[in-house]
Amino acid sequence: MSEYKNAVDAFAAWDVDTEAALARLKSIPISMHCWQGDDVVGFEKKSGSSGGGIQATGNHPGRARTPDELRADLEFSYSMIPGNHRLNLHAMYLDSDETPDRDAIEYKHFETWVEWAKTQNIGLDFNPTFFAHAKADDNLTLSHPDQSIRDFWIEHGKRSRDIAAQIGREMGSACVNNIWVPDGYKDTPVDRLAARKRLEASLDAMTEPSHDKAHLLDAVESKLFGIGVEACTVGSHEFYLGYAIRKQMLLCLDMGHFHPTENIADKLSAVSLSLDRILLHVSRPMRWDSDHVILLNDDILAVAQELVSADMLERTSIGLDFFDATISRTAAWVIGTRNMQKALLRALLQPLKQLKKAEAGLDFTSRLMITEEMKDLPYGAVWSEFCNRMDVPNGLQLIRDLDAYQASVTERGM
Ligand SMILES: C[C@H](O)[C@H](O)[C@@H](O)C(=O)CO
Ligand SMILES: [Mn+2]
Repeated sequence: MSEYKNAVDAFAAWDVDTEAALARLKSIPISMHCWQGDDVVGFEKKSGSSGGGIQATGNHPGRARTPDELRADLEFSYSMIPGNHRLNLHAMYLDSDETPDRDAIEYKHFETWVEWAKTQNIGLDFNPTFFAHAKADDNLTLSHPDQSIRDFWIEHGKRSRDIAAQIGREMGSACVNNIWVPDGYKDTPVDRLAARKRLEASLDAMTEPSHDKAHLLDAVESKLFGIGVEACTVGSHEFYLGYAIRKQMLLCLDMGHFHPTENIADKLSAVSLSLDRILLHVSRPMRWDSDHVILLNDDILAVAQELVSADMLERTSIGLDFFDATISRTAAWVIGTRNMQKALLRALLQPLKQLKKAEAGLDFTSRLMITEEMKDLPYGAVWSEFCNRMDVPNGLQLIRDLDAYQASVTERGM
């Protein structure tokens, strides 16, 4: 009997249907972030670090330096990941001979991405880029006290929304446009309210033009702190939770943007009561928002279990946000994205009816016994079957393929 057949029986004994889990998993797109491929540098034909309190560290060879290299790396990575997924583009990844400033970007600067995405059968998401720019050097953008700086960024945000809406229209799939600004203060501010009122007014101006939700879904991303903005982040969790609810936007929960002992898994059901849709930035903070490649660890499993248990998969956009320049960029994408899928698969293979019944009956002993016994079930065999059916490698073959591709890009250097 095949390993998968054994697994089917093992899960069936717990009243879990592996075929239903595989069918569901196949339908869940993960939005892979373009910025893992080049260490958050972008293609604006200027040098400089990311700024905004985020930084990729490391000097492993093979970083993509052009849109063509990035697309080649993405094509390879998607071919190692089962299913059909999405690409999350940042505005600074424009593909054009022109060099528009951020307040002058247009859809045409991203058209090659759209044409390419169509050929790859992947969806597209978008982000305005409010960092790595001289007008963001004060770590203040939409909340800057200087109206002319705010206006510059408002224009960037408006144009990004227009571009995202056109991308969504072209692709026939709503484009999530996620707004994250680095705004904050290194030392304790005396007038937090003024800064937050400015951010609110700028966001209002930026998002005032309405777009069809079939094409554009606006999201806002909060943060606890960043390097250089330790004392106060203007767009805190409370700020954006309220804003997203008031404006019926998506709230983006980034796993690295909370206190280290908080897990966003606990927040999902809570915010789901007030929001139609949620965006995740699945990440792995180590001591701070370090954006390590995600592992198949308890934090990710808890998020996946909540999405399934609270029936939130349909109204959650799953995006990734990590970047590690000490390892192969393509391996990072592949390992991280597959880990998210593996977590979802495990969550889909839970005997939820039994677990919920035990909990509702205050039978916490059974709940604990079931969750612990389930850990011994053959998840690996179900995952291997999924990879086989989707025609992607697994195990040693995956490692060989990742190594071979990395070897082919090593001559690019850093
Ligand atoms: C590049 C992304 O926009 C960025 O990582 C943002 O999502 C974030 O999480 C900043 O800490
Ligand atoms: Mn993020």
